[in-house]
Amino acid sequence: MTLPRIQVVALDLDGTLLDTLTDLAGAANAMRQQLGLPPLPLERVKTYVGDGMASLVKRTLTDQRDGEPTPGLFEQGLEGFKRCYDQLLHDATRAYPDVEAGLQQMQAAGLRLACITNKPKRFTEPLLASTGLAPFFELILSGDSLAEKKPHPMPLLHACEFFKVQPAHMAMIGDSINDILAAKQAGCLSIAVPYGYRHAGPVEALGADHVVAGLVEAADLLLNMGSH
Ligand SMILES: O=C(O)COP(=O)(O)O
Ligand SMILES: [Mg+2]
Repeated sequence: MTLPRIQVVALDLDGTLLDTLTDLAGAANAMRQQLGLPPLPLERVKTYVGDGMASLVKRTLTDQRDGEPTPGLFEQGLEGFKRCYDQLLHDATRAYPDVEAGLQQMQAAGLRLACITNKPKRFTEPLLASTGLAPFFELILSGDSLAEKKPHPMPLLHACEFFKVQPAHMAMIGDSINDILAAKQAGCLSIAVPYGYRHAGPVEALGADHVVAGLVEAADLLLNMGSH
């Protein structure tokens, strides 16, 4: 029997499954307000998302991509951000169009699904539950589930072990360079979506194996890839 080329699909959360930007920016700006800082525009915060919570807090505290707040300010910011995001988590966050339909098509075709995000567990799990997406995923790996997060290949390799597949039989779908780098370093197929929170450049510059408009197109692509 020939195996289908892709058996497992790993999906990124922020900017791929869910549009979380308004609530992330709301929490970052509430944190800034508590510290006497003026709000940042949404478009700016968008360029700061993707490397996990600690990095988002450092960037939104300093309004610099490589900014390093003092340890005291960082600690205050982190506590403030967590408290505010706990409150705002579900307010404006929605699944992107095509997400549910695409996941349904993948699942109906026998593909097994994982969610691999850099977002901390305390936010990932309630969001997947409230948006109704949790039941699609056999495995959910957050930014703090393992010792390393994307762009490190560790979470993807962990998923391959969990599903007992070779990396070549897993695809990673994401919106940012971290998803594509993690996929390449793990030896998985990489698929990029053009919406979401890339910090710079066109989607083609990510260097993914494929670019799709959304998850329905991703499902079509994977289901048409056929067998070895
Ligand atoms: O929390 C983040 O930095 C973004 O997480 P993501 O990996 O789901 O895009
Ligand atoms: Mg993302």
